[in-house]
Parts: sequence; C-alpha cells; structure tokens
Amino acid sequence: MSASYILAIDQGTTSTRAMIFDQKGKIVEKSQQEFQQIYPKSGWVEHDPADIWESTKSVMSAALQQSSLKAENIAGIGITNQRETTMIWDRETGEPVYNAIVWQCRRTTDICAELKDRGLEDIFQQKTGLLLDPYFSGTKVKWILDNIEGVRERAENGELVFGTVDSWLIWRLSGGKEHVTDYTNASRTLMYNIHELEWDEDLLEILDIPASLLPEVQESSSIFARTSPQNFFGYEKPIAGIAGDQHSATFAQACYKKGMIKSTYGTGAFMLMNTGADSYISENGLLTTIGWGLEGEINYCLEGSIFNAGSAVQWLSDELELLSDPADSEYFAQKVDDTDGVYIVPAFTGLGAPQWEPRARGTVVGVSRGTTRNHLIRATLEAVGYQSQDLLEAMYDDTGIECREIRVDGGAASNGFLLQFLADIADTTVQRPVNTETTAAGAAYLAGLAVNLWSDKEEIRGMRRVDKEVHTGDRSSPQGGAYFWLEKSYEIDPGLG
Ligand SMILES: Nc1ncnc2c1ncn2[C@@H]1O[C@H](COP(=O)(O)OP(=O)(O)O)[C@@H](O)[C@H]1O
Ligand SMILES: O=P(O)(O)OC[C@H](O)CO
Repeated sequence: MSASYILAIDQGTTSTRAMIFDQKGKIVEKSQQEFQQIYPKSGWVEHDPADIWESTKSVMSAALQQSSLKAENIAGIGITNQRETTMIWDRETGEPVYNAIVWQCRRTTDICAELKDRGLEDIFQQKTGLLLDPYFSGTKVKWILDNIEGVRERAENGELVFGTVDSWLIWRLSGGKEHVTDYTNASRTLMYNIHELEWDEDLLEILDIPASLLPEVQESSSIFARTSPQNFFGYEKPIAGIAGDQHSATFAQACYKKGMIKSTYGTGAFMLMNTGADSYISENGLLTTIGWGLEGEINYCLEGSIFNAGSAVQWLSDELELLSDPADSEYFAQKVDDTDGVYIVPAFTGLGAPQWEPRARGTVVGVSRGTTRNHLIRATLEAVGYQSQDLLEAMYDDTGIECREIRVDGGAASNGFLLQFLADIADTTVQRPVNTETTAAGAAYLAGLAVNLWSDKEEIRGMRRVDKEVHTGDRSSPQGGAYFWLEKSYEIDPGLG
C-alpha cells in the first residue's frame, strides 16, 4: 500500500480526534478521546498541555491500529485546533511554564478593560481585525508573563516560546525542532498584523511581550515540519496542513467564493463569510480573520463568534434535566407551536459577537404560569437561530452582501428544527454536508494539497456531498412511529435519570 492517506488531527476544546482520509476524501478510520477541563476559579478555564499531547498520541495510534494502515501509508499530516488557547514552554526542554489558558477563559477581562480605557481598541482592530476581549491570545500571554514567577525574566532571556495548540503539537511531533504556526492561528492572537503579515511591533510593545517568544508563520498548506521518528511510529512524515478549526471547516465546506458562508454549531457557534482579498474592518462587532493562505494568496473572512450554542442545549439536559439527550430537543421543540413569549439568552460566559460583553450572563424572560418544558426547549433552540440572524445582519451591514445560503456543520447541525428555524428567520437556504467532520477534513485537504495528493481547490470542491438542504417555509415533520418510543421513555422516566 502506497503512502496515499492523510492523517488529520482535530484538537478541540473538549476532545482530541484523529481521522484518516483516503484519496477520495473519505474518512476510513477515526478515534476520539476526551480530556480534563480545569476550572481553577469562576470564569477561568485551563487545559494541561501534557493532556493535549498525550491524547493526540493516543488517538493517532488508535486510528492507525484500528485501520489496516501503518504510519508508512501516511502521505502527510494535517492539524486543526481549538483557536486562541495559549501556551508558553521552555525552548530547550519543552516544559510548559503554566497550563494552557483556554479561549473561553475570562481572566484577562480587566486587562482588556484597561487597554480599552486607554483608547487602544481601534489600533488593535485596525491591525489585527480583532477586538479587546479576553477571548484572544495576546492578553493571555501578558497574564502569564505578569503573574507567573520568573517567567518574564526567562522570556526576556529568550529561553521560552509561545504557541497556540497547533504550534505545541508541531513542536512535540517534530521532537522540539520546529516552532511554527500558520496564518489562521496567528490571526487570532491580537499580536499579528493581518495586512502586513507580520508580528506587529507596536502591539507587542503595548502588551509588553518580547518578540523572541513568537513562532514563524507559514501558509496554511505548506510543509511546516517533519515528524521525528520517536514521536511518529518510526517515520519522518511531513506536517503539511495547519488551520484553526473554524477556518478549516470553511475550507472543507468549499466556501471559496466571496460571500459564501459556513456556520458551525458545536459548543459555541462560529459563522464565517469569505470576503476574498478584502479585509473588511467591521463596524458591527464582527472579526476580520485570515481564512487561509494558499498558493501565495491570502483569503480573508468576516467572523461572528457565539460562545454558547450547543452548550445551551447541553445545559437543558445536564443541569435542568429537561432532556436526557440534546438530540431529543428536536422533537420536544415541535410539540408546541411557538415559545409562548419565552426568550432565552444563553450568555453563560458573556456575549461574543456582535455585543462583546464579557460580564453578561444568561437570562430567561417571558415565563408565565403556562410555560412548559417544551417552551423552554424551543426557546433555547430558537436562541441559537436568533444569535445567528444577528450575525447575518451584521455581515450584510459590513459588506452589502446578502446571504443566499448557509453551509452548516457541527454536532447541533443534526437538529432539523434548528436548521428549519434558521432558514425561516434568515430567509435563506441551509445546507448540511454528508461529512459533518468538516474541521478535520479542512486540515486533511490543506495537507493533501501540499503533498500533491490533490491538485487544487476544484478537486476538493468535487469531493463535497450534500446530505440535507432546508428552504424557507419547508416543514419538517418529526412526528411518527420512531418518536412514540421517545415520548414513552420520558413518561416512564420523568426524572430522566
Ligand atoms: N441534535 C442536537 N440538537 C441540538 N444540540 C445538539 C444536538 N446534538 C449535539 N448537540 C450539541 O452540540 C454540541 C456538541 O457538538 P460538537 O460539534 O461535538 O461540539 P464541540 O466540537 O464544540 O465539542 C453539544 O453542546 C450538544 O449539546
Ligand atoms: O474546539 P471548538 O470546536 O469548541 O472550537 C473552539 C474555537 O476554535 C474557539 O475559537
């Protein structure tokens, strides 16, 4: 068997996955492992960098073992990752100086407020396309330098390096040889000038971050490193595709033309519109980000980031115990004709786009004596739709481009009610692909292009298959035999234990 497969690593917020893609773009094997979430204080979120690396090794090994393939059959490796999550480690030993500070972590709210009070948001937005929110890496790096003993001194001596999760994994896979990232991940750090394509000295000075910490930045589809044989089953294989998870999904959804939109509904929801060579600076709370860098060209996107989407359905199930499985929300939401005036804003960890209010918290309004579980479930799903509609309106206002179609993916995109509600309020077509593992697919495609497994974007576009298309005004009907048993199980077990 020749080396004609791509191994994609999808290092997400709650789990790490490895998938092996064949030359037709089909997933032939996958493995997934969850890892520990660390919440040291209210609003703080961390990961152990060792967990990130160990879970990556374990899923790579499991995926290869379960398939009939060996590492020698792998033509290239693609990595896609939770973005913004920040790590600093020793350049020689690889020892992290602190846990990874996760994108959701709100600990730098005061640093951001202080920078805003000094009138600095505009310069950050103009240069990086981002806003002063704890979400992004820059203030997290500053926090580590300012708060962990001895770290600033070591950083100034050039002993330490900073990286997002992709850099950490490349560093580990290459046996500590390469300290590198790609345009998409760099564009989420608050330190990278997305127009000049370089780390920005003015911003580094404002944040008081030494430039020696920063990785080299490359095109998303290019050879970043070779694996060291000790860390990749005895082989030196090219790590050839890197992109942040939302950028990767946009690439896999073949949103290659200006105006095309994809929206991923997982824990949060992330909507990206391709804006081609134009880097619109939003007046409506959207982010400007690099979609990918390919063949010498930069493709920009406008992004709306919603911090809580599928997690709100998870909340109904885990905390309120109104559902035993988030998937059942589709059925119960349709048992009522509307929410009877109930609205939910699931701002559990503040609000992202377009409001950017880190101190906001969730609300439920309009509850009456007649409000039932079904109204609350429906209002939660509708909230995801309303948040998406806010982003579409902001995108229209910034670009003048009307949305004709939204390409959706992510766990909650399997919810037919949600897709129909979105199609109705946004007055647009909603399309879901057969392969909803779009984040991993994007990284696989970027790597495959770099090692000449595929020739160009046209070939990638041809591999995408549509599973479901929903139009404004369509009516899905979930009632039927299959749902009788669902209803019964909730009657028998109202405690949903
Ligand atoms: N059928 C469904 N309806 C609504 N929400 C769902 C459904 N299936 C999964 N979810 C939600 O989607 C999220 C999981 O999706 P996933 O794409 O795996 O997320 P992530 O990659 O962010 O961990 C969970 O928050 C879950 O509540
Ligand atoms: O790991 P996910 O799928 O929750 O995605 C996280 C995003 O990249 C955060 O910006």
